[in-house]
Amino acid sequence: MEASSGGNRREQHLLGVDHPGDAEKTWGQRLTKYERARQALDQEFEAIKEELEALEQRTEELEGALRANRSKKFALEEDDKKQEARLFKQLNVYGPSPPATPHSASDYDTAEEGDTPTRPVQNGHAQPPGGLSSSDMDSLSLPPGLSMSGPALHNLPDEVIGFESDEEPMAGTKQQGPAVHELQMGAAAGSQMQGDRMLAQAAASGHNNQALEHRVPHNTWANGHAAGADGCERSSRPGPPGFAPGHVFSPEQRRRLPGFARALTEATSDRSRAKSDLRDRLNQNREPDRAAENGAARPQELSNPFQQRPGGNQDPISDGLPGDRRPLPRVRPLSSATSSQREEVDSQAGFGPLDDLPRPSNWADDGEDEGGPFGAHASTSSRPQGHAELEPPLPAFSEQFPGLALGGYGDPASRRNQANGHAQPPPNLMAAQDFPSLGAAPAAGRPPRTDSPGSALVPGKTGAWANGGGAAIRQASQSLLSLGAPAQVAAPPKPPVESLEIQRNLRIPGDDLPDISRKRQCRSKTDWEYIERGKAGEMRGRTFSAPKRTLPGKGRITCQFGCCYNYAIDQQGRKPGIIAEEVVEAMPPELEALSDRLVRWGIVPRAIRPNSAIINVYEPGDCIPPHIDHHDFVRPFVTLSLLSEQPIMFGQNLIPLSPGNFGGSDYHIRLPRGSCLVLKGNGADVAKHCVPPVAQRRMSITLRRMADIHSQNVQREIQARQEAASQRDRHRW
Ligand SMILES: O=C(O)CCC(=O)C(=O)O
Ligand SMILES: [Fe+2]
Repeated sequence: MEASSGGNRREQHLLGVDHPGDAEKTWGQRLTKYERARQALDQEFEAIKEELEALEQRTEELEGALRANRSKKFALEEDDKKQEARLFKQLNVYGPSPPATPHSASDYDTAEEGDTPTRPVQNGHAQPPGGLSSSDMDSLSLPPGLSMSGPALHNLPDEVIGFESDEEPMAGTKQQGPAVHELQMGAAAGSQMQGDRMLAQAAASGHNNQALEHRVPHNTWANGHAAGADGCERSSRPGPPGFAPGHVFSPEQRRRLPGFARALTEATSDRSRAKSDLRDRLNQNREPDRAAENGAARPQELSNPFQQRPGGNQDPISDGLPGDRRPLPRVRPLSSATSSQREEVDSQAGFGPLDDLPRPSNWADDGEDEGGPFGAHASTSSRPQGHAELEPPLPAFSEQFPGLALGGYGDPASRRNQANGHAQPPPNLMAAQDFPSLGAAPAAGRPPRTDSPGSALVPGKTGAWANGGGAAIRQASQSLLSLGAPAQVAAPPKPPVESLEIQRNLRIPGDDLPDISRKRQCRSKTDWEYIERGKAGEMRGRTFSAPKRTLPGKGRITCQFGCCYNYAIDQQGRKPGIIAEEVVEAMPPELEALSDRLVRWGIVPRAIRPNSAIINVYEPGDCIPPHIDHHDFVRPFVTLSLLSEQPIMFGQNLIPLSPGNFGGSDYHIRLPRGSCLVLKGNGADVAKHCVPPVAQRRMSITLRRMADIHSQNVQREIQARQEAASQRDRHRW
């Protein structure tokens, strides 16, 4: 035997057999082994299939039951609401609003006392309360302590919105009304907000001053990934299926094996494909449980009568409509680009197609404009007790902003002084030369009104302003914006945000970014890096959530910083509101800076400096359904609108009617790019709000302060996690 053949012995050795002749036996054994493995795989395959079928059946049953329960719940809730509305009508109050405590002027941070044009917006100005039309106002008396203040709109400049008027519109979007926007900022017809806008121009333009510089190292979120990569690298060569890695075959084995190995490989990979298909399907069915396990909320699950969302979407507010059955969303642009421009001019002019809607002057300084649709009644009944009346006269607007020769028109100081009974200087009306590019005054149209400050400036509907003339309007507004520049300058420089900000002591300490760099940042066409990271799955917990694109018009992308919250009771029975134990990413530096700016500019009081944010990214057709922001967030809170101008609807009885279609709106306002909406009082607590499906991509940043108890809880959770992490690190070393 020994002498039989060296080659055979080597082969025997390689095959791991001691005796010649055993080789065949070994092959037989191996075949049996593979056959057994194949049978085991078959069995596993069958078992998974059965499990899947059982699960599918159970899911169907549960979904049926859930749908039935939701319909019942919805019907009950509707009854409740009707009952409640009846009661409130009888009581002649608007609803169970917590008494709004108006903030006093001293609550607001000002760069220089008496030099904060934004302040009046906060001082309890009358707004049409949510759910009520202007005609209701006469018949209702306000219970003491119930503020009527509603949305206030601050217009912020293009720098904040990543878009310059001379820039190419984004692919697939219509460039909408930049000229009008600038007109608002500059001429601010009908609004007391010039000061705000000029200041906000400077304030807001820096909000993203670190946007491109701030780079969190990628390894922050890289845990998990590292382990996987490690594992792969350690196994050197995979070897054929069933053999140890690195196994070397003899020539004879090689000759005999290929056919078998190929067949085996094919069989194995077929099976593993089938298995992983099955697993995927199984996981899809299991996702709700998993979502509950890892804390993902399934908002609207209980309160939503129709919703059927297999994917466990984490959208904090969903629209309450059936995902799978919804038709393509009806995108209802309220106006086209040009007509929007026209309407904007018309509505600011005080007559025109939107005359029956609140005009910017009403959103912003509301009660002080007696000519406005909500008139004196709103003004007097809603002014917080002993507040505006006691304020000293402010310097005239032209003194505050030399070069902006607006005189009495739209001047917050003059308007407030007048409202407070102080002597009112005659309006220093603008002449045609203030608007060199507009040409002659409109020849036709209604005669200018003379009953409200600045009305003589208002051209008729058919005049040059109303004619779409974007360039003209832009130039006119630029001429207004150029500080100290002579009115006749043909192409005035862009507003010197940087110097204005420095001059007014409104720069955040340490912010030395020049205008030019800021503008460069704004031109970036890529998504904000946090959104990109969210998409890449690099954000902690529920920071990022995206709707299933297979469900058209469903929700929107959201990014929650500082805290996250449930809109409805989740699977773990956690109530709506802030979920402290679900730690999300901290507020990024640029949003901290934006919060600072809001305080510095007097848009929110220092005591209410926002410490959380939600960013909503709406693709065309996306929407946010009717809701009231949870009271875990204190009032006022602020929403900055970016990328495109879209409407927001308000109403006490707003409801989803059909997919992406919301009814019961008392009024809507348009949110221009760069505008800053402040919600408080009834605007925040009584009226619901919603953004119907958007016509163009839009992004909003809502900044809110958590109620103290919640920020403490969130803080505690963060600390606990940090301590646990440092414990782990200690043990590792
Ligand atoms: O996008 C908006 O303007 C509204 C956002 C909003 O209402 C919210 O996040 O609560
Ligand atoms: Fe909201």
